[in-house]
Amino acid sequence: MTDETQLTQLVAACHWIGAKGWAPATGGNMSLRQEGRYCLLSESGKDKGALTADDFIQVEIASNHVPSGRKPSAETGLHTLIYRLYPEAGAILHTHSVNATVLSRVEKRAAILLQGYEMQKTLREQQSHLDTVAIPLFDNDQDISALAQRIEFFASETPIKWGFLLRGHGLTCWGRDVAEAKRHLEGLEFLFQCELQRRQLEAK
Ligand SMILES: CSCCC(=O)C(=O)COP(=O)(O)O
Ligand SMILES: [Zn+2]
Repeated sequence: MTDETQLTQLVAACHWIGAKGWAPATGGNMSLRQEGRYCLLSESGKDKGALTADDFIQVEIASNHVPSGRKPSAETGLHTLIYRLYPEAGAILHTHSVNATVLSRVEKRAAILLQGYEMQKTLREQQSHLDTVAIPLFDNDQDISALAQRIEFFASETPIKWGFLLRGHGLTCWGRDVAEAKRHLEGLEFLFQCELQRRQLEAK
């Protein structure tokens, strides 16, 4: 699929995310790997539910250099880290849903463990509800390079397969293309909502 088709799909995915309420105000950021050494990242500070193709800015994956001098996402360093770590990653979606934000605060451990849900099979290579899916959970940080370094250190020991949560902040997930990143996002959001409700009901 060409970069242009993928960008059209990414813009449509951003509108879908906005309609779901998963990128309120200016929250969230989205990107696409281009052929070669660049990616396209959403512009910082925009309403991500109303982006157009012109709101995506080219960034060099190795250096975070922005040839145009425009201002891509404040979280550019997390996107480029993922593209460097995982050559198969073709698109990244970062969202601020209520469920991801609340669950990431309620959970005190360093991962959300999901088990027993058929919808785990929305995640690439998952084939059974009997397996345990671990979504890593990192403490949030306003220093994105420090946060990227922590994530890179974790990933050097434990590969991250679909995405991670930032505590009190949101979800970052990816796929080989926009369609797969979108499926992972929708699957994880469903699983987070189930997990929150299960915990609430079982606590009573
Ligand atoms: C009120 S959103 C705070 C920044 C953030 O977490 C985010 O996802 C959006 O930042 P960007 O620079 O990509 O607009
Ligand atoms: Zn964010």
